Amino acid sequence: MAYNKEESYDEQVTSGLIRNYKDAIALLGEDPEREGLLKTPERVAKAMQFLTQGYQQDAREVLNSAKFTEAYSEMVIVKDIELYSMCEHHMLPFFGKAHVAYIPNGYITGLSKIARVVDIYSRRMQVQERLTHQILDAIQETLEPQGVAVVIEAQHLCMMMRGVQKQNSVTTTSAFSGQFEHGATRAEFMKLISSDLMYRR
Ligand SMILES: Nc1nc2c(ncn2[C@@H]2O[C@H](COP(=O)(O)OP(=O)(O)OP(=O)(O)O)[C@@H](O)[C@H]2O)c(=O)[nH]1
Ligand SMILES: [Zn+2]
Repeated sequence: MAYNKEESYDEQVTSGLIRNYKDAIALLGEDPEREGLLKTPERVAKAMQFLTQGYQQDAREVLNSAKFTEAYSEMVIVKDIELYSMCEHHMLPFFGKAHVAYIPNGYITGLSKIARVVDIYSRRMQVQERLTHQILDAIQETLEPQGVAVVIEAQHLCMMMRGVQKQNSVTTTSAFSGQFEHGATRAEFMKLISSDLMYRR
């Protein structure tokens, strides 16, 4: 297990990463022994374990830990959840917002747990499409609601600081289940989040 909780790092994983990042720094033409870089391999080793801690966390367990019986059956929307992930192709960040909704069917969950689920799947090597579906599936399978909707808007540094170098493109992905597969419910959700979309439609 690499990273399990705040400031808790596996020694073996950390020392392996330190060795490799030291090599990487030298291969990139820098001197890993100069003063400013002496602790850099360790810092990067810890940062990368933090950014991939999602592999050690179980989204379904988190949702079940705050699953409450409740008769409420209107749409629950948690919008504007900030998101930081890492593209699996370049290991560069992509970041933006997630908007998540569900229509309960006997159970609700703690609102913070929705944001935690976003973090758990974001803190992995990802593509935006899979991230969107994983959030939807975890909520659908644990709360068994009448439907789930997930919209993610993100900017990818691999498209901004390298490669095609487009600074203003925003990628939107979405996934819908149950009631949200029907036009009227989906339209209501899109209307309710529209003021928060990075790109207004
Ligand atoms: N579908 C999808 N593609 C992504 C995501 N993040 C990065 N990519 C893309 O993954 C692709 C990888 O393509 P390759 O041609 O193998 O990589 P590359 O030569 O570095 O591509 P360029 O970025 O165009 O220079 C690129 O088009 C990236 O823009 C994502 O979340 N979803
Ligand atoms: Zn990329």
